[in-house]
Amino acid sequence: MDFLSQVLGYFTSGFLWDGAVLAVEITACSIVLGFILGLGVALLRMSRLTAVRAGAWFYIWLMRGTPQLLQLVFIFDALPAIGLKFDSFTTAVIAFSLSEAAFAAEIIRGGILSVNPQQGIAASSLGMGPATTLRRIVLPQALRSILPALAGNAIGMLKMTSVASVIFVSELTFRSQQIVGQTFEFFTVFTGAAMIYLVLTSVISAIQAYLEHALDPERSRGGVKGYGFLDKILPKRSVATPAKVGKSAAPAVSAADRSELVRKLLADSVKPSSTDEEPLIVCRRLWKSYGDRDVLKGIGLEVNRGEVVAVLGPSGSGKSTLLRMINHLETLDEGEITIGGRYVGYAKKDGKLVPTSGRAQARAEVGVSMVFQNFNLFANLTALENIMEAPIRVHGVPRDEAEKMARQLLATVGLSGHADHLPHHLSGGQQQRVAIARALAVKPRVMLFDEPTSALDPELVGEVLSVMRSLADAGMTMIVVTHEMNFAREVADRVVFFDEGEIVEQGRPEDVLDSPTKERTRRFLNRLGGEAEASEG
Ligand SMILES: Nc1ncnc2c1ncn2[C@@H]1O[C@H](COP(=O)(O)OP(=O)(O)OP(=O)(O)O)[C@@H](O)[C@H]1O
Repeated sequence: MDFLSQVLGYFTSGFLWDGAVLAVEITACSIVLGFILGLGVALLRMSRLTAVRAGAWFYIWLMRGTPQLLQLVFIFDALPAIGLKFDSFTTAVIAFSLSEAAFAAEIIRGGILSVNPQQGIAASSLGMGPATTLRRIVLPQALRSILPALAGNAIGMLKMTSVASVIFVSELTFRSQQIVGQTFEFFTVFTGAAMIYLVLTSVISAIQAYLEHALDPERSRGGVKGYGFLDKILPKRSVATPAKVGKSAAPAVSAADRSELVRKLLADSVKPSSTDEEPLIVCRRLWKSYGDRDVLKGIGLEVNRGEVVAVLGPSGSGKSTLLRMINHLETLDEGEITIGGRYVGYAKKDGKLVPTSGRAQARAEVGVSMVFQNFNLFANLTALENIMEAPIRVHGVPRDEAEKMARQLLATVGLSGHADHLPHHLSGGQQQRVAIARALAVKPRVMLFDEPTSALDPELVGEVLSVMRSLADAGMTMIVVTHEMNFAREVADRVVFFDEGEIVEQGRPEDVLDSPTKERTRRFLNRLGGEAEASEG
């Protein structure tokens, strides 16, 4: 009993708790500063420039490879030598932050690498710059895997603050040793101190649980089972739980109404301009190689305003590469591309094209949007938020206005009832329709579709094609890489057949598809026809 009351006495000792507060202050400051610095180091570590990458790697190697105690005393002695005089507390925070930055950098880098790179490509295609993409799309997704490791670091650091006693920081362990030095009651004093540490580390674990839950995109108005009281204290967010998600609803508006809606929404972007008769997209002598392989070999292609061009060709012939180059998701080796007379991501200097910075902004300004084979919806945002993101972040549209337009677009693609659903709670067809609505939200003049139905089950293909038909009816300029022969026949104004990085033949759909003039086209169409028959059989 005597032992317990003594332990309790030390556990509640103001002297020890003052030391604990100091340890918490050092930890909190160092974790925050270390995270900010670590984020910078992680980004440098992923730089394209070898020297920058090497510098970041060296810093991490140095800080992780040397003892914390050594770093602390080194900085304590080194700072005054270069004329910087700080108190012990500040010195400890600087030393712990610098060390934490090295560990945090690798944790953050791991988190960023765990996010599907296609998320960044989709953001970029909507005109979002690298900083916006990192802040809004990549980090929120990465944070969920970063958090547990960072919390582990915070707990480790709280305990490591005891080494700060060497530079005369009077924290918890230092104070308990002082008491033991006077009373020799090491058992009860250290037990009381250990209990204080346990309370503090438990608080860190609780903060970790809170943040993990706050960052959970599944968190719904009704709460997700398993978090108990946290749901009561967190701000509510409206997201559908899996149970509430119904099956793919048929588009609620008729095709004609939909074309009309699209026409209205895009009035500014698709309105034919009487003053400009030039083709909207002009590609001249495009060359692209990956290593020794020439993927595009001198492509020339012009697309007029309001024209729908279907690009057909065998796998690996360079169709997707061409689309990615048109909106500069990929760099050109030779040749040039203009959209509405402008280069995207390039400027002409002394007759040569040189890549420019701010290409995301350029993409937004010329009005080119892309829809991907694998949808690439932002996994941390609901369907509605996916559509609102680029208008708000890139084009500065006020939130209310962006939401109104996003809801109209969702209605246009027949998904009004799915506004609050996260992408993985939608079928493939629904995801692709949201992706089309998202691409339309930036009011593009040109839509690029990269095999938009290839990843879909056959029964979901129709709903996506029907939305694309409405866009074509509304006068949207479109380049569609597709294997859907019927779509190409019925909707496209022109079919371009691609093989081995070259345009083999092009013309009206009925000419190219029914009476191809080139042997390569005939072979491809026969093979495609055979595959279609086999899958029907
Ligand atoms: N980033 C890259 N690095 C190296 N090779 C690449 C890269 N992107 C594409 N390729 C290669 O370039 C060639 C053309 O690819 P691309 O995706 O443009 O073909 P595709 O006609 O769209 O094929 P699919 O219909 O299968 O998508 C392929 O051989 C591919 O492996």
